Amino acid sequence: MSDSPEPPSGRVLPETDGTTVYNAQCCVLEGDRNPSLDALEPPRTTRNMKNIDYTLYLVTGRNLLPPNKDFFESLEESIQGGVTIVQLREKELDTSEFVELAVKSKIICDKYNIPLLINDRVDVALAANVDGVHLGQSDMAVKRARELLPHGSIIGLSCNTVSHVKDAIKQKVDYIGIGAVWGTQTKKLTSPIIGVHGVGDMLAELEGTGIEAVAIGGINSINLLRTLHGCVSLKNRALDGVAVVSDIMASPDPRCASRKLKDILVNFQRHHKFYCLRHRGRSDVVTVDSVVSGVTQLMNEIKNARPLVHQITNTVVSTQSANVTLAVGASPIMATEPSEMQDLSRVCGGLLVNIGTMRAENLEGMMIAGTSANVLKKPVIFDPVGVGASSFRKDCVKGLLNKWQASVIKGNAGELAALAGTTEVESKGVDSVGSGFKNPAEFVRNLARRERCVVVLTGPIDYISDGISTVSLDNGHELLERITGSGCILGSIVASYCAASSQADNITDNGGIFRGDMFTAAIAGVLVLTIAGELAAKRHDVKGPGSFLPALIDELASLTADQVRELSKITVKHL
Ligand SMILES: Cc1ncc(COP(=O)(O)OP(=O)(O)O)c(N)n1
Ligand SMILES: Cc1ncsc1CCOP(=O)(O)O
Repeated sequence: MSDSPEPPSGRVLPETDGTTVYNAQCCVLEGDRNPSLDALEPPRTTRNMKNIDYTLYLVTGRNLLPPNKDFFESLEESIQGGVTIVQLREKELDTSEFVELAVKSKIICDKYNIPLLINDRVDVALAANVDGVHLGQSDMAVKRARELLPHGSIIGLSCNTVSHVKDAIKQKVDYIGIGAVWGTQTKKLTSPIIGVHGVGDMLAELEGTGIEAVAIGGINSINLLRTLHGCVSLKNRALDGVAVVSDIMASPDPRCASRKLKDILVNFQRHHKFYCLRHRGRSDVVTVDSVVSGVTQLMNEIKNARPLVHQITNTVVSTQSANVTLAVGASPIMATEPSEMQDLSRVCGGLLVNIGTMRAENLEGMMIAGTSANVLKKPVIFDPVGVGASSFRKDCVKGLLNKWQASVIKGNAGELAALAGTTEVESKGVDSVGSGFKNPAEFVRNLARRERCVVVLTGPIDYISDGISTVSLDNGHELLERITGSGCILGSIVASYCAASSQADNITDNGGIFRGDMFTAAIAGVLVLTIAGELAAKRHDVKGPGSFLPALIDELASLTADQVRELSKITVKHL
């Protein structure tokens, strides 16, 4: 056995009646619980299992242990590393072996006040007197399990669909296990991988119920933050924890593996709480002055930082994209080879992914580049050019956005409508058709909430939202529409400012998925391009689109913070 007991700090709250309550660190928002539902189930305590901490949920699998690693040693070390709840999932054991394993595991879990559950087997849970069971859709009915188990036992249910969640609510389970969120080698899956968006939709059903939720399936220290950030409902209902098998069980050092996961979880929970406070307008109020001040500061910072910006862009605009990147003070590297993506992630300040002339063979590089950027908390700017034009593009965009988290998504009305799955605005090729959205500010705000990133909607008036604050910008000139790829070069400029903001952010770990202020950076990109466009169009050497492009690059290079302060037309939208 390993070190002396070291119960994780703040874990146990002794109750006045002598029972033990497990300390919850969940992310349910105030007002999220529905008091009338809570009142339906008075505590029938033999066990007092309220307030369970689902943050890091270990699901065992002894077949995954490294050679010579003892199961109980692994269990105890993983608890010392930060596991908050354990489920024994041992498919190969016969009943008496399973009961024996459960009894011995309970001694370890009790030492640290960690709840212990049994997968599938209510009989084993009863025999070993553990804290509850986890049931699958085809296991014993929840109602029957409740009748058999002591009052107050924990019952969790696996859910793969929204209708499973609705059913779980009716059955008044304590928590649900949503999965598989990613692909996994640990279990042969019988239902499709859910993905982060699917998990978000399922979490939305839980709002106000008091039922907790963990995600399971392929979660590891590399994709954990992406999982947490992506698995959030439109009203900000986040996961209460994650369930992990192989990343802990297969590790020769489960204490370290759990600690790595736990640190990410705890930091995210802190960050998410702050995000929710902003959401309620309690801090960080956006005003025209605060926007202008943030933008002008970034214009200075980019000149010092000179961030390297990795761009996977289309063949039509590659040269002019590299030129505008240089003009605003950043440095471009245009590269598509999958095998160099990870190296580039390390040296670059940010990544632009533009699908304008995408081919199937480009997908792998885009997947790797975005994933590596996420791991390193570097910004990913996504330009889904012409996504409405073909099912190939739609599938690519869906696959990419499921794989990694974008920090900014930029597009015209037709592109963003196609991405959001609405027919309110149609597109023709890469262009938008018609007069746009009835309520563009609300549209960008909602899309930003759904995609969990900043969204830039380009058009005669540009709209930008991070899901909390929304601004419209009324700068620009019609000549910008008469050169090819003005939208694409905007992507490069936004990526440059995002990279600068990320590099300037010296907080080591804010718990979020990106460093830097992506909202201000996106606004900076749009303002700088559109104001430079206005200045270029006024020049007497500009006779039309041909002479406009070089003049635009010159104006981008010489644009000052004072010009932006003087010429910007910003409106903060109160939605
Ligand atoms: C926390 C958690 N969530 C889901 C599952 C999967 O359970 P189930 O659907 O019963 O599949 P098996 O685990 O029995 O293969 C789980 N075990 N834990
Ligand atoms: C039990 C289970 N249910 C859905 S996925 C899964 C296995 C998860 O294992 P891992 O964390 O190793 O991917």
